[in-house]
Amino acid sequence: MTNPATVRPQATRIDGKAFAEKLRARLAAEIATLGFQPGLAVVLVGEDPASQVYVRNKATQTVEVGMRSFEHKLPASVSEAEVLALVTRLNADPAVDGILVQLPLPPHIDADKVLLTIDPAKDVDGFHPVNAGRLATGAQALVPCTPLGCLMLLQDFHGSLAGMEAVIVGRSNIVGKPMAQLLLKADCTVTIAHSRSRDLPALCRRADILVAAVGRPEMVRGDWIKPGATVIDVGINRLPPDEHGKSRLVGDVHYGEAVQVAGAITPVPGGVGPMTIACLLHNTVTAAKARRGV
Ligand SMILES: Nc1nc(=O)c2c([nH]1)NC[C@@H]1CN(c3ccc(C(=O)N[C@@H](CCC(=O)O)C(=O)O)cc3)C=[N+]21
Ligand SMILES: [Mg+2]
Repeated sequence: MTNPATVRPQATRIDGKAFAEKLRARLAAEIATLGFQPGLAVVLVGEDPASQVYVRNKATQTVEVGMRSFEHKLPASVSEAEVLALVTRLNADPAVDGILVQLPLPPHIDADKVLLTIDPAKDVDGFHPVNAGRLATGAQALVPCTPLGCLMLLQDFHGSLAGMEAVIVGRSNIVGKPMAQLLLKADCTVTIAHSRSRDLPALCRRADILVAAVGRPEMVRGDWIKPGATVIDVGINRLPPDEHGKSRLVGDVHYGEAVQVAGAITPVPGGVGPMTIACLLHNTVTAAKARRGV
C-alpha cells in the first residue's frame, strides 16, 4: 500500500489562457474609453513558420481589442540598413505607439543595433537597454512581456509574494534577468541559476517559486521541485514528430512528474505563452497613454 504521507493532491493548474482572455477583455474596455486607437507595429524578417504564426496571432489579438496593427514583413535578404531605416520611420510615425521587431533576426543583422534604434517610449518588448536600466533601478519602465505575464499569474495566485524564495533557471535578457528584477521588486529572495550552476537540482529544491526559462525540453524533473512549490514554465519546445507524425509542444519542466509534487504549475501550451501576447497589448496601451499624455 502507498504510504499516505507521500500522497499529495495534484498541483493546481494555473490557466494562463483564461487569465490572458480576461486581461484582453479589460484592455478592450479601457481602449474603448481612450478616444484614440493605440497602434502596434510588428516587424518580421524572413519566413520562419513559427514566427509567422506568432506574428499573425499578435495582429489578430491587437485588432480584437480595438487597436491598430501595422505588419511589416521583410525578406530574409533585407539589409541591416533597411531594417534600421524602417524602425526610424516607425519611431517618427504618430500612429505607432508600440514597435516589436520579432526575434531572432537573420545573422547578418545586428539585433542589438536594431533594439538600440527603437524609441524607448515605443519599446513594447522592453528590450531596449534604457528600459532594462529603468526596471533595474525601479523607475517607470516598459517591462518585457513574458516575465510581466509570469508575475501577473504569480500575484493572482498568491497575492503577496513577499519573503518567498524564487529561483529562476535561465539568465537571458528577455526572460531570466527581467524576471529576477520583477520578483526582487515584489520582495522575493531571488536566485538566478543557469547551465553552469553547481547542483542545479538542489538549488531548484529551495524554491517556493520556480521559474524555468532555459529552452531545454522537460529539463526540470519532479525531484527538482520542493513539495507544494509554484512552478512557472516559460519553455515552449516543439518536439520532433512521433511515430504517428504528431509533434508535441512541451515546456522546460517535465509536467507529468512536476504535477505530482508542485502546489501549482503553468501548463504548456496554455500557460505563459498566451500571457506574453496579452502583456504585449497591455504594454502598447501603457506606451500609448504615456506618449499621448493620458
Ligand atoms: N521581439 C520579440 N518579442 C517576443 O515576444 C517574441 C519574439 N520576438 N520572438 C518569438 C518569441 C516567442 N513568443 C511567443 C508568444 C506567444 C506564444 C504562445 O501564445 N504560445 C501558445 C501556443 C503556441 C503554439 O501552439 O505554438 C501557448 O503557449 O499556449 C508563444 C511564443 C514571443 N516571442
Ligand atoms: Mg544558460
